[in-house]
Amino acid sequence: MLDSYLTGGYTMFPVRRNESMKLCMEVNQLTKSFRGRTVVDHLSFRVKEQEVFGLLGPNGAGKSTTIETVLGLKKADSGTAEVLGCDPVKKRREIFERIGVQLQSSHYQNYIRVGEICEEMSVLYSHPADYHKLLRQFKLEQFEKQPVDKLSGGERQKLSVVLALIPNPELVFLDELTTGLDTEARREVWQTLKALKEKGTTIFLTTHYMEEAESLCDRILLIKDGKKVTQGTVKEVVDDSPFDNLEDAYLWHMRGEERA
Ligand SMILES: Nc1ncnc2c1ncn2[C@@H]1O[C@H](COP(=O)(O)OP(=O)(O)OP(=O)(O)O)[C@@H](O)[C@H]1O
Repeated sequence: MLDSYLTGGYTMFPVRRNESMKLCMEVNQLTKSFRGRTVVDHLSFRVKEQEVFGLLGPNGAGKSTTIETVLGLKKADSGTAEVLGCDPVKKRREIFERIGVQLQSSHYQNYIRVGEICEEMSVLYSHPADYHKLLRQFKLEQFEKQPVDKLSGGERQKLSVVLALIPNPELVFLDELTTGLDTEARREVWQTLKALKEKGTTIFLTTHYMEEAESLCDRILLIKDGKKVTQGTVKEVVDDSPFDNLEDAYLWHMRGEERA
């Protein structure tokens, strides 16, 4: 784990590299149902250390449920998940120290201020990042004394990413991280994530923005109704379709059964 974190600007992360590119996450045949309806269906994938891995799929495809089930926040019906070499259910405390999680369904205590929630988060970890620097990085420093419930939707979204980075994680899960952000803020978040990747952080993200996947992801996995549709690099997924851009290729892959 690194002692220092952001030192200001996007290019000043200390570099943590492991050339061997070990596996960071391995998911095998993961299955989860709600009231008899299977929403994650025998899903298998691997995420390598230091890569940005994108999980893409339409609304209701099972992306958030996949993250929550991998982390043991929801109990899998069957299948296995290994995160940073551990079973995330059995080694909850150890994993907790090493990952950051930003979920769509983040709820905050009433009236809590931005600085207070960052402080609360920081004390949970042995080697937290400096949240003041993170707030500056995400252009939220002027809101430190402001109640979270008075932030705009986009500001809250950026705060949720800041909170996910406070653990100084080796692996960070970001669920629709830029939904609700304006174009400039989205680009700034991308820059920050690229710098995190350079530092050696593994990033697992979900997104509905194809431009985001193209800009950030080393590899993507497309799912529909909880099942794998295809996976590969953006180029591989595009080349495997009749199109030359990810948006059209994505729609083409998603229509697979209709085409057959
Ligand atoms: N606790 C629950 N009880 C019942 N159904 C649920 C529950 N949680 C999720 N679902 C259902 O499971 C399906 C997958 O939901 P999930 O949130 O994983 O999709 P998603 O791919 O993240 O969607 P989106 O892109 O819209 O966020 C949806 O149809 C949803 O309604």
